[in-house]
Amino acid sequence: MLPQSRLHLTCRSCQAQARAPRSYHHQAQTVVRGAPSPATTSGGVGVLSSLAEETPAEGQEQDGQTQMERPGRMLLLSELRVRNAAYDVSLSRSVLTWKRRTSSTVYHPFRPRFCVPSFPRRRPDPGVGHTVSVSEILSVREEEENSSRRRDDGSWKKIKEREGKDCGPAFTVSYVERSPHHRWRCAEVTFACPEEALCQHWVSSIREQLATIVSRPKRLLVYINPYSGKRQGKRIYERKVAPLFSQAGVSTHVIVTERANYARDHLKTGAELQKFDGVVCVGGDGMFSEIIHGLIWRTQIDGGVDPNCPEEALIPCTLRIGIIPAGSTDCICFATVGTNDPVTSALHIIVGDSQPMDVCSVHHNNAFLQYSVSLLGYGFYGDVLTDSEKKRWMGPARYDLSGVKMFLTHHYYEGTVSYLPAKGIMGTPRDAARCRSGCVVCQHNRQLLPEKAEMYEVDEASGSESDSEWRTLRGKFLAINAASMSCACPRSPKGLSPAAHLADGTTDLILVRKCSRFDFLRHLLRHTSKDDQFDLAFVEVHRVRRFRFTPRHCQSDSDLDLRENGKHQIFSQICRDHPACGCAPAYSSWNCDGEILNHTAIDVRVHCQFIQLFARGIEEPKVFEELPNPCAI
Ligand SMILES: CCCCCCCCCCCCC/C=C/[C@@H](O)[C@H](COP(=O)(O)O)NC(C)=O
Ligand SMILES: Nc1ncnc2c1ncn2[C@@H]1O[C@H](COP(=O)(O)OP(=O)(O)O)[C@@H](O)[C@H]1O
Ligand SMILES: [Ca+2]
Repeated sequence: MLPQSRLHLTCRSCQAQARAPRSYHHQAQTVVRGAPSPATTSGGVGVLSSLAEETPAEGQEQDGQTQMERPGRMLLLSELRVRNAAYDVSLSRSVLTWKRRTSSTVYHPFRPRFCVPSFPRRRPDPGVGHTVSVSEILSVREEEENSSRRRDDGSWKKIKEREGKDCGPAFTVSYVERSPHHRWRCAEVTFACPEEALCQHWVSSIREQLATIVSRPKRLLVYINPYSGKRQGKRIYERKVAPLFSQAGVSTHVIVTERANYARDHLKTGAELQKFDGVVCVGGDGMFSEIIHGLIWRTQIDGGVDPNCPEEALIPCTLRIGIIPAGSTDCICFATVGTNDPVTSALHIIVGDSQPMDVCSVHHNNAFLQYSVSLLGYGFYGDVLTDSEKKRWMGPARYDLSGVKMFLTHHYYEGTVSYLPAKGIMGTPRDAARCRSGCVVCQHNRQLLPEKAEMYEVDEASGSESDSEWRTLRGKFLAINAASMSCACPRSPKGLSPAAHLADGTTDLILVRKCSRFDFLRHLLRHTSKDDQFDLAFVEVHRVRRFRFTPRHCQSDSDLDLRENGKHQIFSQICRDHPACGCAPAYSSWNCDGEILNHTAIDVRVHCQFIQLFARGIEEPKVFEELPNPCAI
């Protein structure tokens, strides 16, 4: 904490004036308690290196503690060199800034080095300067003289050579740099210092600031599914993610899964979760589903709650989950980060982002089946998943092939849908506004929840679930989809329900009634265009807290599921495999975040903000374009 770094201020303006440039007038020497006293002279190279904090103006003497806790207050100010050009570099609690000295006549455009070479760089205006939020600094290291570092192209390069022959002591700061399409990259800037003590002081001060960010994980439990997507999970982790974790000082315990449900079972029973600050999964939506099942289960057991009992109030999971995308759809990563890029996800984990997320619990006849965070789809998406599982060897392309096939089969399914509309909330599924980082709709609707939840629970306890609140629809449906988030993914960048919210305690129930193939195609194609996919006569969408579905052929209480009804399953399979067959199957199956459910009659309820991710939601471009830039003021 920064009380240790309390600075004792001694105005030395009169001494400094003689050799300091005008801009340094009235700066104060700073001494960090417990740290070596830094040199404050330029070392005769025409560079003033001062460790400075603004002296409070006379008559404005304030309580020192209060001053230090102000986020914008400067902790250090020095003139350092970047690529042999002089920069004014300052550190406050919230930002690190460096600005090219305007007095310089030689033009050396500053170019940060990037860890990933393919990123298209914008050349910053050297007169404006550069500002990096301390919360987005990944690490700082002191460069050893004559040390070598690996270049992006894999070759080795001497630091001295890079910095120029008289670089002297130097330190390098790695930080988050935003690039197009919500991608983050690790950028680096090296500051050459006139003296070793000053260099060490900068390094320790930045480290001190980083240590105050308690939300950053230090130890992570990592599960890798080696068979996800294009089977690149291990490689992606080792090449792109592990080096970043190690650079940022994050320790990991890595487990490569040996079978399906290995990670889930390990989390349920074996994992020593108290040793970790978060769980990371390397894989697709199916792998993420395993992780949440393991974690939710474990949280209930550790908290003395029966996870199978539908009447129990479940305990939310506080251990954050990170997703390194390596799967086929990567919808959960895409909708929470804005891209399915492993480096971006790793950086969100390192900086310790948090994003709460809704979770749906799915029950059949009061018995727990599964949790879902993205899509629960019956009909089209259920059939696509069932068909694509047989083509897993094809990798992500299996969904395209099965999608076309299921579009051509054009099966519809009869059944009854009942739902409990989310009343009194902010937002509708037809809004133009989107769920974005710091979403006010999610915050507002979360606050509404306790009294609403209570109301429904009272109704449930009385056995008659407020019939007036429930609405029921019967019909023939091509698709019944519940999207608890937008379900945006590379296949559909705006998603199944573009205005759905990550953490508002609701799910968007989308009903696509029987229509012609042409009309269904119009609906599907609108997922990929700007047109509203709900603005069609045969499509309706409702924002709900809870819903039930019962297929027509099992509307009695003794619901027959697909696996029990062997005879029916055989006919369904024949019909699926032979689209020319005129006989429509009675049942589809539920696609629950990419897993097929065993039952078709289900009862779904949303648990608001039930899990936490290492993400921050999708950032609007203006969030970073409008970052305060004290250099420019
Ligand atoms: C004929 C034109 C069709 C265009 C339709 C575009 C809509 C695509 C929307 C896909 C929404 C997917 C929601 C996410 C589901 C994932 O949980 C699941 C499993 O993903 P995983 O394999 O674990 O990465 N993937 C699928 C396709 O069901
Ligand atoms: N070692 C393993 N061998 C086989 N299957 C696995 C293994 N680890 C996890 N799985 C399962 O693989 C399935 C697909 O995983 P996922 O990561 O979602 O990849 P994809 O996005 O390609 O579907 C999940 O159902 C998961 O339970
Ligand atoms: Ca939601």
